[in-house]
Amino acid sequence: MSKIATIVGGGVIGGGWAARFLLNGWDVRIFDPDPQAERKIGEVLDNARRALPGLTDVALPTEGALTFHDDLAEAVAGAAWIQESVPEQLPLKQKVFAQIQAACDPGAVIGSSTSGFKPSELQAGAAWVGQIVVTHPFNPVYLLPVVELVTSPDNPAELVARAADTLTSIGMYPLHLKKEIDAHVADRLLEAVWREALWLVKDEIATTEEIDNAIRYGFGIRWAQMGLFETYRIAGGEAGMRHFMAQFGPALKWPWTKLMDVPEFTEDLVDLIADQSDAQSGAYSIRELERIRDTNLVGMMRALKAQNWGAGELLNAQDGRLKSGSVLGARAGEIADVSQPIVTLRRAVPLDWTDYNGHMTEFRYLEAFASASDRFMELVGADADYIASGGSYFTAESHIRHIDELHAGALFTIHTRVLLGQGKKMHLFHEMRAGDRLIATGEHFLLHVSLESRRPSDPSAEIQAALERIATAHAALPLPEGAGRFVGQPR
Ligand SMILES: NC(=O)C1=CN([C@@H]2O[C@H](COP(=O)(O)OP(=O)(O)OC[C@H]3O[C@@H](n4cnc5c(N)ncnc54)[C@H](O)[C@@H]3O)[C@@H](O)[C@H]2O)C=CC1
Ligand SMILES: C[N+](C)(C)CC(=O)CC(=O)[O-]
Repeated sequence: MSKIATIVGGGVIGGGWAARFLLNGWDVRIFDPDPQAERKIGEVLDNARRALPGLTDVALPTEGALTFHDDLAEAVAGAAWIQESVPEQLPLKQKVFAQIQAACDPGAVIGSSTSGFKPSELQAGAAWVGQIVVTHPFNPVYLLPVVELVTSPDNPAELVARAADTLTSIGMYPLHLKKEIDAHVADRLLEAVWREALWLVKDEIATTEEIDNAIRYGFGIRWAQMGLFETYRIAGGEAGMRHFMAQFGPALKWPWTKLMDVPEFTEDLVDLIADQSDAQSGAYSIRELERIRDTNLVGMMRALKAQNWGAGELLNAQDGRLKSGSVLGARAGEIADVSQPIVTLRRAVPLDWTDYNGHMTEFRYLEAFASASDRFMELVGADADYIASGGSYFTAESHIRHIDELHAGALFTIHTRVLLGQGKKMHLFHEMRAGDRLIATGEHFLLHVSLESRRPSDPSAEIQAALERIATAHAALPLPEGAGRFVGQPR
């Protein structure tokens, strides 16, 4: 199957899908009659390029090609994935499916972004019902992993499995619902909270801002890492979930909720909420709010990544998939050509690595070079198992030179050169480049130590041999410019 995705309807959600596919190496075609679609998608892509590449600790595939099409049949022909993201109106969606199916590959997946319609409703009257599934994402589609995959009994198992695999391959988490239901799972939850919030504003209990504060200063942060059930299990104390339910279960019968009533959507209510929202957030443009949201999301998701928890665990699994098959996934002894400096890191600058000067901040250079040294240790055999057995390297001295700038989302590569690899001593010289530009160098002297005595010790014979093999090959290269430089030396 091709790696071509066609986005039909390039608004808020279609733009997010375009970015998700494009930045994961797919060619993306857009069909949207709106003359502003190209500009709007360009702006969404600018935001996505700043945020998504640095979310992973491994470089994403090379970006695909983006094209805009006036003809739907031309846009869908040969595409492996077609994502419908037109407005939430059932007859419009059904009409669009008919146009798509008249021209698309019968094996292509047609995913619908619908927030509420069931797949059987979307499939009604289609030329081939089995091809249409619900793939309901969350905004921003390029950052949030969850996508509700909702199918009907008419979808063949092969197509459903392929849809799930494709979504996983672009870093998403397909949550396959056990059966179809209006508004799927996550939107049912969101709608419940939305209805309560509408009542609270209408009844003048709280403003939009106060309700947002109640969420973002409290249970919203909690939900981002544990969800509802795990959070309440802890709230039950040592007796856990059973005690929690015994204590709070009966409360459901108290007048704690208005969930069964829907407030009437009068003009007054719309004005009240829109005016309060303007007062709360009107100082920012929507694009500014999107960038603030993305920066916060990336910071939070990278914190979860460090804990390998929740969405962070998903991101680490995606890093593993991106690494496998690349030079960064090679194991010790698998680097056949050691005649040149070795690639030890290839990644993009995460949003939370930048500072008030608008570029990558200085301590992150050390982090990047330290990751390159860790990777080099792994390549010569000083991997996690070896360290667990009691041997490791400690860094004794470091010298970083800052030569050029890097901005959020920029891709860079570190090549590592061994200046000395003898006995306990390992002297590395890292060069960080973005394309042809030399960005920084890091020179580090490491000593092998026993983790028991905390004193220098000889590495294993295998490590010594691997290190000497690379050191001997690299000794034939001219000394890199800047090696052995001291602070303050004239350039
Ligand atoms: N906005 C949100 O937060 C979310 C929306 N969704 C779903 O995504 C879908 C799209 O919603 P949004 O992106 O918010 O709407 P939107 O209004 O931002 O974008 C819809 C786009 O479809 C285009 N369009 C209209 N008729 C078309 C046609 N016949 N062919 C091709 N393009 C056409 C419009 O020009 C517009 O650019 C809906 O089904 C919605 O329920 C899903 C998740 C979240
Ligand atoms: C409001 N909404 C129903 C369109 C929301 C969604 O479908 C998901 C989201 O991103 O909140």
